[in-house]
Amino acid sequence: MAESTKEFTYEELSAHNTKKSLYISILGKVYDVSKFIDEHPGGEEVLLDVAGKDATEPFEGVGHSDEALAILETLLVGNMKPGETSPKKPPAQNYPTVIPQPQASSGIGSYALPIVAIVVYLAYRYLV
Ligand code: HEM
Repeated sequence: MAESTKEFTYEELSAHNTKKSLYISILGKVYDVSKFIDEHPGGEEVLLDVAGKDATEPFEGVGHSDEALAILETLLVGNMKPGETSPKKPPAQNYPTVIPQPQASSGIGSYALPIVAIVVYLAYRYLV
């Protein structure tokens, strides 16, 4: 079964978006649902909705049974290429992580307390 080790890009996956050739990806694996679509107890509409796309969330959201998972395994045709990011989620490197740094204290604010303390101390020494 050389086909089951084929690696798909999202571009390749999205080419299979018709009822005749319908691939979906779930948890990084790619399934050919074309032959199963007419038998799907949840109907064909939901599968057409995710044709050529990542269907992990809708598939898991339904809480499919072990039987469904067993069927799924028989439809396996390959894996998503490692590092392929769903078009829904833009690549992380487009969004450099900005870690807010604690602002260095500036101005009189950070000195106010010691100054007040010294003034109070001197006043106390001077007056008492
Ligand atoms: C190749 C992928 C899929 C397989 C093999 C599959 C298989 C099944 C099976 C066997 C059932 C009967 C209940 C069960 O055993 O859990 C079912 C029900 C259902 N499926 Fe899927 N499913 C797939 C993908 C999806 C997707 C992507 C959706 C999208 C929302 C979906 C929606 C549903 C719904 C709504 C039901 C409930 C139908 C009902 O009980 O009225 N399924 N599916």
